[in-house]
This record gives sequence, C-alpha cells and structure tokens, in this order.
Amino acid sequence: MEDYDYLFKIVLIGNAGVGKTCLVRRFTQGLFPPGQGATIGVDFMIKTVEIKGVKVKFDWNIVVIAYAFFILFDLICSFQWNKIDLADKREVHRQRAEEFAEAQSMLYLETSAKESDNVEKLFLDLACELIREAKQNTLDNNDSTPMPGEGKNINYLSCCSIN
Ligand SMILES: Nc1nc2c(ncn2[C@@H]2O[C@H](COP(=O)(O)OP(=O)(O)OP(=O)(O)O)[C@@H](O)[C@H]2O)c(=O)[nH]1
Repeated sequence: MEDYDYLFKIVLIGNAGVGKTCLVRRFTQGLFPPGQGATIGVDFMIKTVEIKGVKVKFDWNIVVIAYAFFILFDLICSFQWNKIDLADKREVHRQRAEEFAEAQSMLYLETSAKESDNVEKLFLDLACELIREAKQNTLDNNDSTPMPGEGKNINYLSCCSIN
C-alpha cells in the first residue's frame, strides 16, 4: 500500500530541448543534469512531497510532442520555438506570455531549472491548487467519494528563464 493522500499525474509537453526533463529533475532530484540527453518518446518520474500534513505523490509523464495539461517553453525561444541560449536574446516577453496564459485560463510562472528559480514554487503551488480542486470536488459530490487525484485539470503554462 503506497503512502500518500493524493496522486496527481502531471503531463509536461513542449518542443524538444525546452527544458522539460531538467525542470522535473531539478524538483525530483535537486540537480541540474549536465548533458541531459534528449527524451525518446515519453519519460517518467515520480516524487512524493508533504504539504501541511498532506502527502502528495507526483507522477510525471514528459512527452516530447503533443497533447497537454502543462506546456513548457523557454524564454529565449519565440513562439516559433527558435532557441537562442542568451538571456538578453529573450524573445517571449513576460506580458505577452501572461496575456496568452490568461486568455487560456492558465497559470503562468517563469522558472529556471539551472538556477533552481521558482521550481519548488511551481510544483508546490500546483499541488496546493490540485488539492484545493480535489477537496472542492469532494464537497460538490458529497455522496460519491472521488478517487485520489480525481478532479478538475489544472493547466499551467511555464517557461524556463535562461541564465
Ligand atoms: N541555461 C539553462 N539551460 C537549461 C535550462 N533548462 C534546461 N536547459 C538546457 O536545455 C537543454 C534541454 O534540456 P532538457 O531538459 O533535456 O529539455 P527537454 O525539453 O526535456 O528535451 P527533450 O527530451 O528533447 O524533449 C539542455 O542542454 C539543458 O541543459 C535552464 O533553466 N537554463
């Protein structure tokens, strides 16, 4: 029997090389892997965290292409995904990204897997939001107890700021 209160399955999608694997490795392992190889198809990672006494297990699927709950792009990448690895070459302006996220009813946060900026915040905020939604779902469905992690999907638009 696994020891957690909620199991949340997180899907990250984004073009090859935007930093999906590094972001999750930073959170799960606390490191920024040098020479991170390209993901072939789908990668899986897990981590359990405790938030105010509630144990949350994250189960990530990292998908190189296609459908999504969580979209990652990098700031030096334009929306056409042209990567230039210099901070002063930033092409995606925060305001534009925020407006896009808001129009899609998504949360937005800029992170750096390399510097560990906002990585914990990203996933812990996400966990809090998912717990809130799961609890709300329980209240809305008094006579049917939801499965752990069952509830509304949370969409998150994130990008790694390059340092
Ligand atoms: N400077 C900087 N580089 C980063 C950051 N995150 C990832 N990178 C680099 O970007 C490259 C791609 O990172 P990955 O995490 O493998 O990207 P991915 O999106 O998982 O790529 P695929 O597996 O091909 O889909 C690597 O060379 C990383 O070192 C970051 O926050 N800052």
